[in-house]
Amino acid sequence: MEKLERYEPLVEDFDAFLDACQRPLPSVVRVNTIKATPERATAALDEEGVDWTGREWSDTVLELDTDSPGSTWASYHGWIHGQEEVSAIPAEVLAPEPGERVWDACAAPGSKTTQLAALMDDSGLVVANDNNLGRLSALRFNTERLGVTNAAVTNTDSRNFSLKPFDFDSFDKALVDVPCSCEGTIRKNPTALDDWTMDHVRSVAGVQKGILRRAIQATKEGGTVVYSTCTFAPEENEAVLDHALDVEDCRLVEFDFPLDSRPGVTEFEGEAYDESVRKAKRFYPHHNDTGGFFCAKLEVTG
Ligand SMILES: C[S@@+](CC[C@H](N)C(=O)[O-])C[C@H]1O[C@@H](n2cnc3c(N)ncnc32)[C@H](O)[C@@H]1O
Repeated sequence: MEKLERYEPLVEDFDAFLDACQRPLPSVVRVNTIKATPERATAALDEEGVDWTGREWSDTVLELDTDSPGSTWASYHGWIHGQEEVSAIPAEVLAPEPGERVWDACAAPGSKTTQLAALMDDSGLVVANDNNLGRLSALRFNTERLGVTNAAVTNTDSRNFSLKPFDFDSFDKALVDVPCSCEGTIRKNPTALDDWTMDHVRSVAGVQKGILRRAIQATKEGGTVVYSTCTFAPEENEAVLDHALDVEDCRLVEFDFPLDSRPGVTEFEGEAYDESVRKAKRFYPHHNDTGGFFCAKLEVTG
């Protein structure tokens, strides 16, 4: 936990934050509306004797009273998909419409790709890219199991992603759920911080900046880009947004989300960030009994 001590100046109720980081995560799933209604999925769970509780903010997010939601019949049928509560935030914020063209720049293993497809009624196009071929097999498995037919899978470095193979020259929207130092996943994976170093934070921040820039360039003027991480480090969050605001045509946009959150921070360890990064949201484990998460919404302005 000492690696999280650097966030004490940012987090109110720091002791409660550290306590929450040491508790196991609730077992949460998303109902896959491509194959089932929430009523159908919950009836199947009832039949199987798996207790579930709904969430006020979404009728597709359920907490299950089992540690292995993937072993339920509902999961086997593709009616539910194990997905942490905060992981469902970015696709909801991007809010893709049926028929749109969406780029999922860091897509594997596909939790958010399949959620985007469901929000789009499995119409239009989701281009799901990841540079890790091994992780793309998990994405293919998930898209198939969940009945997604509107996704095209590509395997390249998103920093150099080319639109040449496509018959259009920009996306309507892009989701940028970047690789990160994963500090916010400590509840799911207690060893998540074992290999944490400041050097890794700095190097992954360079990759994040490149991917976010390419997503802004590949999205039409007026289009939306959502940037997310599962980490607390401002170097990977607000600093990445600050860089994009400097070098690309974009602005941050306010958004509402019905979970308790804190605004993005404008200063950390002597670095100052653009005031508008306050429009981003930080989700801390002790506020909603979730993992840690960061989410920002940008509009492409040029
Ligand atoms: C946080 S995970 C994405 C999780 C995924 N969005 C989901 O909801 O299932 C980040 C992903 O970025 C991929 N990645 C890392 N560097 C990349 C790059 N330069 N270009 C494209 N993908 C990259 C990793 O392989 C990893 O699968």
